[in-house]
Order: sequence, then structure tokens, then C-alpha cells
Amino acid sequence: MSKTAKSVWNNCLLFIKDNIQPQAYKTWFEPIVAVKLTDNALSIQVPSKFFYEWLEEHYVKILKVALTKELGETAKLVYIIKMENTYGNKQPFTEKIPSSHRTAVKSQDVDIPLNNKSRELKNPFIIPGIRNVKIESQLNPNYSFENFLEGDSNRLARSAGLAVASKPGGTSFNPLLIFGHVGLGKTHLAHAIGVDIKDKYPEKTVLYISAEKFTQQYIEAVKKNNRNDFIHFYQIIDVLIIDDVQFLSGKSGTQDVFFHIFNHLHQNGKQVVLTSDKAPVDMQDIEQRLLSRFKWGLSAELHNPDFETRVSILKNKLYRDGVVMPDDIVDYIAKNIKSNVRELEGAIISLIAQASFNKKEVTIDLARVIVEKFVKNTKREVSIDYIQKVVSDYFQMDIETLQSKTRKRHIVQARQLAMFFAKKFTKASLASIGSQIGKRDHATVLHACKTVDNLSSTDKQFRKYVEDITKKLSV
Ligand SMILES: Nc1ncnc2c1ncn2[C@@H]1O[C@H](COP(=O)(O)OP(=O)(O)OP(=O)(O)O)[C@@H](O)[C@H]1O
Repeated sequence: MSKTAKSVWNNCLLFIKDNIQPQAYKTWFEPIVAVKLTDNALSIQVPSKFFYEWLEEHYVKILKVALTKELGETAKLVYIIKMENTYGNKQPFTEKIPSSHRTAVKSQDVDIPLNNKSRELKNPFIIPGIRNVKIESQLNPNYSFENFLEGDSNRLARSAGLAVASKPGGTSFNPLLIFGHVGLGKTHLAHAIGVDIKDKYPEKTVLYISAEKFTQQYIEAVKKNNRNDFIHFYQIIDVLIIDDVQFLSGKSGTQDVFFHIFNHLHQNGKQVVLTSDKAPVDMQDIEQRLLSRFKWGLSAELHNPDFETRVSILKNKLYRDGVVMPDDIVDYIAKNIKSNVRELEGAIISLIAQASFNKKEVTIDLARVIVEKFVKNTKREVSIDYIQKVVSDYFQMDIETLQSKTRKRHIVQARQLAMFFAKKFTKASLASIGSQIGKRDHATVLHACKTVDNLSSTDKQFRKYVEDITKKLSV
């Protein structure tokens, strides 16, 4: 009996069904229709691009084995994607993509679509009806390359940013991941890339968004049953800039959708720029497949700026604000505030403000007072009360619950964390910490500190609590 598309596919299905979970089979294989068999190429129709990506990501191996069994070593699989008529285009249209040749996907873009009704669509990836939607780039024009002072600490990241801005999607820095500690200029640099691209290529659609907002939008889209619209919207962006991707940690639904958007953009030569407060290797609770994509391009770190760079940043800020300040004062501030650029700017703004409000001259003595106050102010904020508030907010409980006598595990852990941070960030004695956090004795506090230390090195989730809260307390 001669082979037909249907008979070959049915045999493949029998094999696949035996080898994967029933639910997965139902979801991902039952909707597929075998369409055509020419020589050794089987064409199957799938309901969406998302569907195709999913199959390629998760089931390409089993598909290959099944097909090779049926059609021999030279077997080929061709996906025909039936696009539904979202966004009001009258007819569904189809697109052909060969299996597992991701580099070939691009060249397939210009294939004449199978359905002649869709001939007017030059690029079927662009959804009709949304093309002319006005998309605000959300870029801050004040964050430009010009204002981003170069130094050893940021040279690699800045140069890579400039290269990406000159040729978005056309360099090997895709994605470009900029990472570094708080306040070192990640957001500034990410905006600068977008701003420069808009200057050079006004026709390109650039979008800056924080990972937090992206997540909120996604949750909203799921609630409103608009998941596909959400994906399609992001797939038409030419340059997607996502700030603070570490925020996606532990959010598997958002990671999943971002994975598909990322793949689509990357395959189509679109640029992705990401920022994070951690190197990919240190990111926790981010799926491996996403982490490995983060590493595809370039990860460039922003380090603490050295003294010279700090001085240039301060001088540039003063120049832009039209303020003249003696060099010894600028040097004094740059020498004493090293931790992050935001604090450096904060100190100089306080100094200018103090001088003008009190009609005082800017002197080194005034600078000394400000720097001291500045440093003290940040220290003063971390009281035991403040720590209890931060910890209880983090676990969404009130302070009374945190201090209560209960032995419920999550409450005990929250209390132990509060004790641990009180020990770490204040000069209070163990006894004083204990009495302020639920009237416990010093031995309980000591035990809490040890438990937190132990759990941080053995329990990934717990370590994340410690890191998150540390960050909140350090702001
Ligand atoms: N090299 C630089 N030249 C000029 N200004 C800088 C430089 N680096 C950082 N800044 C300034 O420091 C401030 C903090 O930078 P930014 O907000 O980009 O930091 P961040 O790394 O994104 O911080 P966070 O981790 O808190 O999000 C901004 O006002 C930015 O303009």
C-alpha cells in the first residue's frame, strides 16, 4: 500500500503517543493535521506560530525519530502555520517553515505564502491592523550616551551599547545583557542605546520596559484572555529593552511567554537589550532555557567607577546644571562616596540645594557636613523597627504576626530573618534585638542567626529571601 501524508503521520502519532505524557500528546499533537507528502517531506499544519515554536523547542527530537522510522534518514518535516485572523484581517493565512533549521527561518520569511489571499503580506510575522499602532518608546532622552561618562568601569558595556545602537540586531551582541550592582548606570545605558537607535533609525520601533511592568501587563493579558495579543504586540518590536530581568525570577508563566517573544525577535534579527543586577550565572529561579539565551550574546558588567570616573561624572552633572564648584570640593565628594553613582549625584544635589537655600557659599566644610549626613542618613534608616517592617512587608504579614508566639514555619522564618538582619545592620546587642522582636531572649536571636546562615547555604529559595531583603534594606 502506498504511503500517504495521513498514513505516515498516523504511524508517527502512534510512536509519539507511546513516548510522551497523555496530556502533552492531547495538547500538542492532536490538533495537528497532516497535509501533504512529497518525496520524503511531510507537511503538517499547526494552528499558530507559538505552537510551532513549542513543538520545535520541546518535541523536535521525538518528531525526528518518528519521521525517520517512517521515511528514512532523509525525511523532512515542514510546518504549515495557519494564522488565525486576529486583528481583523479577513482571511487566515499560512506560512511554511522547515523543521529545526532555525537559520533557515529567516530566508523562509520571504517565501511566497501558500495562500494567495495573503500575497499582499510581505512579512507574515507582522500582524495586519497593528502595524500602525502608535507605540510610545518609553525612553528618557536625558539618558543619552553623551551623558554617560566613560571610564574603565563601564568601557566594555558602553562600547557594546554603541555598537548595538549603530547596528541593532546586526551584531553578535544579541541579546546585550548589561549587569551590575545598584545605581551603577544600567538603566541609563539601556535608555541611551534606545535613544541613539531612535536618532539613527527613526523608523525602528523601540520599546523600553521594566521586567516588573512587563510581568504586570502579562498577568493582565491572561486575566483578560488576551495572551496571544500580548505576544503579538511584543513580536512586532524591533528593539526590545527589558530592565531588571532578575525580576522574572520565580515567575514561570512570564518567563515562558518572554521565552517565546525572545525567540521570535532573535530569529527575525531584532535586537534585545536586557539589564540585571546579577550575572546570568548567579540568577536564581530563571529557567535554564532562558538563561542560556541570555548568554547567547554579550554579558557586559558595570563595575564601581574609579576615582577619575567619579570626578568626571560629578563635573558633567555640575556643567549640565550650570553650577561652578571648586575642584577640591568635587574631589572630596568623589573620594568619599564610592558605592554608587546615584548616591554620588544625590550628595552633589544636596550640596547645591543646601548652599542655595541657606545662601551659603559652597565650601569644603559644608561638603564635609553633607557627606557625613548623607552617609549617616542612610545608616539611620536601618533601625530594628524598619527591619521588621521591611521583612513583614516582604512576606505580606503584619508586624504583630511576625512577633507572635506561633510556630508556623513561614512566620518563624520571617522572625528569624528579622533577627538576622537586625544583628547584621544595627549595633544592638542580641538581648536588645530579642526584646524588640517579639520579646525573645538572646539565645533565640543567636539561634536565628545561625539558622539563617545555614539555610542560606543549603536552600535556594531561602537564599533568595535573604538577597531580596538585603537589597531592600540597602536602598
Ligand atoms: N557613567 C555614568 N555617567 C553619568 N551618569 C551616570 C553614569 N552611571 C550612572 N549614572 C547616573 O547614576 C544614576 C543611577 O543610574 P541608573 O538608574 O541607570 O542605575 P541602575 O544600575 O539602573 O540602578 P538600579 O539597579 O537601582 O536600577 C542615574 O542618574 C545615572 O544617570
